[in-house]
Amino acid sequence: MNDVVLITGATSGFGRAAARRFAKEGWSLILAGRRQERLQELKEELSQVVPVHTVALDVRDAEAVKQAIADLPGEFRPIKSLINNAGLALAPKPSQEVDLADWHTMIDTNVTGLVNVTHAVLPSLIEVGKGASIVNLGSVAGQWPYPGGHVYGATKAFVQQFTYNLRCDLLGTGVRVTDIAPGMAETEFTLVRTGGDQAASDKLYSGTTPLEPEDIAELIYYTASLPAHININRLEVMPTRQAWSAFAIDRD
Ligand SMILES: NC(=O)C1=CN([C@@H]2O[C@H](COP(=O)(O)OP(=O)(O)OC[C@H]3O[C@@H](n4cnc5c(N)ncnc54)[C@H](OP(=O)(O)O)[C@@H]3O)[C@@H](O)[C@H]2O)C=CC1
Ligand SMILES: O=CCS(=O)(=O)O
Repeated sequence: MNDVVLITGATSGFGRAAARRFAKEGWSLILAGRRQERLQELKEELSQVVPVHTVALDVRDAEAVKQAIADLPGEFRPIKSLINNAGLALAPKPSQEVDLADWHTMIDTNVTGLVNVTHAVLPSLIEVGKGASIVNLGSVAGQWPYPGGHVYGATKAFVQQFTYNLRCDLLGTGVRVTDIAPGMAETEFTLVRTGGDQAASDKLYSGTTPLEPEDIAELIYYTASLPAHININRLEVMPTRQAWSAFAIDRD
């Protein structure tokens, strides 16, 4: 029987690249995201290689998440690896100019959504035990503050601490938990963050060498496929051409 991985946010970026990476190694795929057509396209591509089950799902909806896991065909149980990847940033401007709704959307998706999926999948992961894993997509923004990072960075700080606390509770079950915290990577992330401003997205990534979705997919697969006795707690990764900046000073 194939190992089974559930990837949230599989319709784009890291999630889609991870789906292709796991398929290459013969894992059965459960792919989730809101955009049904994208899921269908990916299913057509990857079901040539491995069994694929798609679920059009909004991770913010706890009941829908629970039902989707309860409705999984037998072939897609138990889940050995959960890739908690669905997430987004919004409103890259000062906190005092942000719509409250954008803060709520980030919290509902990056925190509540991740928690919803984790809670629904935990029994399956524990059933697998040794070798099972949860890979959470955090961000450098969870550790390092920057202007316009406000609630996005705070949600990713939550992801890091939730990862560590899960590790404590899952000790003895064999289930591993990892926070992968990337820096700048070229996906649809900035398009979403800027409310669909393609020029702003292109500008951010131009003239430098950002991480690519396949780079992160490789690290996700690596983390989930390590020997069962190894748990990477946190993996922070940046492009070579990105680093931190100096403290900002307000002067007279
Ligand atoms: N790109 C970057 O620079 C970095 C990204 N990250 C994190 O990596 C993760 C993936 O981002 P990335 O691939 O770059 O971005 P993309 O925008 O390319 O992909 C985001 C994915 O999340 C899904 N998603 C968003 N909201 C929901 C929701 N409510 N329910 C279900 N799925 C949802 C989207 O699917 P759909 O719209 O179809 O629902 C999409 O598949 C995110 O958690 C992000 O915060 C971390 C560090 C750096
Ligand atoms: O999480 C995304 C990377 S960054 O925009 O915060 O650097």
